[in-house]
Amino acid sequence: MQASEKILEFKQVALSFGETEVLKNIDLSLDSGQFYTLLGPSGSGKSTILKLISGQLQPSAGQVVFDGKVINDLPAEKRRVNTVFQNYSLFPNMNVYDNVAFGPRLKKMAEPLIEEKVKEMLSLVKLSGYENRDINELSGGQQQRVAIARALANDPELLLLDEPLSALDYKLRKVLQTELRTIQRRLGITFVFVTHDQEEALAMSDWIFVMNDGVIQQQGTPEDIYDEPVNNFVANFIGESNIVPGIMKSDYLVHFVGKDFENVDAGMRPNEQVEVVLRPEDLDFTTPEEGKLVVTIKNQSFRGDYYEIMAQDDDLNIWQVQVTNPAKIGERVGLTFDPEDIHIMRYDESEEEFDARLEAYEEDNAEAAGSGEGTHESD
Ligand SMILES: Nc1ncnc2c1ncn2[C@@H]1O[C@H](COP(=O)(O)OP(=O)(O)OP(=O)(O)O)[C@@H](O)[C@H]1O
Repeated sequence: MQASEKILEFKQVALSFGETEVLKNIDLSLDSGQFYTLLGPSGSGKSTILKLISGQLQPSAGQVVFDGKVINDLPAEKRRVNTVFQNYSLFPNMNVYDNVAFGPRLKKMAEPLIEEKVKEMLSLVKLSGYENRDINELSGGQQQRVAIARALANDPELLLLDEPLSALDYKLRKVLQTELRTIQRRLGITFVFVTHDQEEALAMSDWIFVMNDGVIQQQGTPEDIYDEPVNNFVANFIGESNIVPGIMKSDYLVHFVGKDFENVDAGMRPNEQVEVVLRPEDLDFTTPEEGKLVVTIKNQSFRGDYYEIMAQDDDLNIWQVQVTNPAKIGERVGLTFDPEDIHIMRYDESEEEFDARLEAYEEDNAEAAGSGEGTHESD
């Protein structure tokens, strides 16, 4: 199969359990040879999508298309799809070799070929020489490597990975993230990886589907999703964001924090209510005279390679700022940014809703500012 061919599509796929609609009109299109991630909070429907791909579940409506054929009713064992789970799901009474050889044996592959396959797979996951080990002699990370080898030994066209790294500690997770990506590139098969960890999704994926409430909120490259979130949910879920209400003065002029800024990429209509997103790393401090607005430093935490600072403007908006130098609690400073880093999102709501939200937002900010005071460790 060529790298750019479509391997899997969902066409208006929906799934309900009784009255509960868990997936709503999902459209997906996966090319062969890519690393895809389904990213979203718990309960957003990520595992359900995997189960529809693997054949554990059938859609209530719509079509699941694999290699150009509708496979809604194709039994799981007839699909060239394997899944790696968070809890490894290995056979504890078999050694490493027998676990990896399980699939090829079911397919009645000749034993010398199986031996070759197991050797190749164990080498791929860096477990050569572990053939005779019992599963319970292995660490969590090693067990997950065996689970990956066992899944890949079936020669799947699609490998599904359901939060495979969530049970591992932070350092090991990072190592396995890189290794999984290397394995995927080397084998050239399509991976569909599920996580609720945005950092993991950004680091690993060619393409991300951000999910919430059974709906794909946004899809795109990691850069697209981070730089151009389409709505409040995505902007908040992916990284940290400062989101403030604004209004378009014209199609290229946005008004917020009491000033007008040029933003030619916004593609919005004059007078349209919008939300303005500024990432904490795009903000900086300067003198009050030079600042685009004046803020008071309320709180700061040291994060290793940067300081995370909470500052409040005179309208009680809280701004999260990432800078390399510490600030002084209580000091009034200027807050500045490059207008090019302003990102604008459409806000679909009535004027009353907008006003009510604005009011609630200001109250929240006032509360947050109140609770943030005095919690700073060092001036
Ligand atoms: N068999 C079932 N019967 C009823 N509801 C279910 C069933 N399976 C899943 N759900 C519901 O479907 C929704 C989506 O579940 P799903 O497991 O796909 O979410 P998820 O995004 O993978 O979350 P998590 O990371 O917690 O697994 C949840 O609200 C869940 O309670």
